[in-house]
Amino acid sequence: MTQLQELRHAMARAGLDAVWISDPANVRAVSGFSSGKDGKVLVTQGTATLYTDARYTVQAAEESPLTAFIARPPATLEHAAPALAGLRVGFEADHLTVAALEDLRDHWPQVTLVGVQGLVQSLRAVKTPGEIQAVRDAQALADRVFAEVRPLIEAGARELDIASEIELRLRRAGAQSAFDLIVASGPRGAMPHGTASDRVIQDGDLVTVDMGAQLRGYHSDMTRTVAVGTPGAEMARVYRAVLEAEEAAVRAVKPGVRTADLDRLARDILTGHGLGEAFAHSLGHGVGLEVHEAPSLRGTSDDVLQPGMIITIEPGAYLPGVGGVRIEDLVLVTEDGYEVLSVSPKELL
Ligand SMILES: CSCC[C@H](N)C(=O)N[C@@H](C)C(=O)N[C@@H](C)C(=O)O
Repeated sequence: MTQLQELRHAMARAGLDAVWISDPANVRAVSGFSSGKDGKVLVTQGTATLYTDARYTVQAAEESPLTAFIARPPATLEHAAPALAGLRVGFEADHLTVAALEDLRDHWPQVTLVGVQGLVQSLRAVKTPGEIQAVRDAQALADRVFAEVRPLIEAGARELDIASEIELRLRRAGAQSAFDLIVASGPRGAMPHGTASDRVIQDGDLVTVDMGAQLRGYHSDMTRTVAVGTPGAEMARVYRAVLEAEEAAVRAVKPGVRTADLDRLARDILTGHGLGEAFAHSLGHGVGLEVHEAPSLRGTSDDVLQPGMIITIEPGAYLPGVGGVRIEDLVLVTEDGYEVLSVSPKELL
């Protein structure tokens, strides 16, 4: 079944006659149009229309099998209005601004607008073979770049030097960084999202590098924490504890497992090492057209692993004023277990 067919089933289950898609990643997923932020898609049970403007006439025709209507708002909304009169139309409540919703109300007075959340996102959680290959390629590039840059992570280098080397190499390969690079050394490692600063790396530091490639629209995500020289005994102990939690959680990945249980498994191991409070975020997330997408590996999540999902497993421990460790692998859920897509070494020393 195509993603469009699956979406129509999901619309029917939600009691919707149509859905107005405005989230850029969802626009791309449903239409194939790669400039999702400048497009919208209207899906009914019988039609699917891509709305974008004249900057993208050629690109839309090349990339999308959908009928394109080239115009800017409000002409786009006026075009859609007659076919929608009397229908229940879903809009993406977790994306549409209040002003954009007012526009829909003004131009579609005979439509019943219904806010929906996660309708397309839940379909994106299980990847097609083509999507799996795209993420695989993005991760292979990230692994290659990390191997090239690893020798540069040494005393005297600035975090920014490491980040810019990674970015440059990704760019040269036709990709780009999936997000603001995290390079957090020494005490800055206590910030889970410590983006690269001008701090000079010192002998004995642990350095957390969280990086991803965005290639053909798909992302990868991986974290390694490496030692420069010999780390102190306490941070070496923290590293071993995080690695134990990470490897145990990866080994537990298989279809049917509740993601909340995976989070619990890793958290319990860290708690056993006295680091439960130091694990300040969820165990992981899905990766695809966005760096963070379904499923969520949070303790409160109801998500269940299915073959074809691509997830991160990334426990961490953060000690303010001291430092931090995060180890993150990108993992494909297979029919009978898992495949780790990230291959960069995890030895600390
Ligand atoms: C701003 S994108 C950063 C990507 C990074 N690799 C990452 O996923 N970090 C996690 C600690 C994270 O942000 N987790 C989220 C899902 C959370 O726990 O809320």
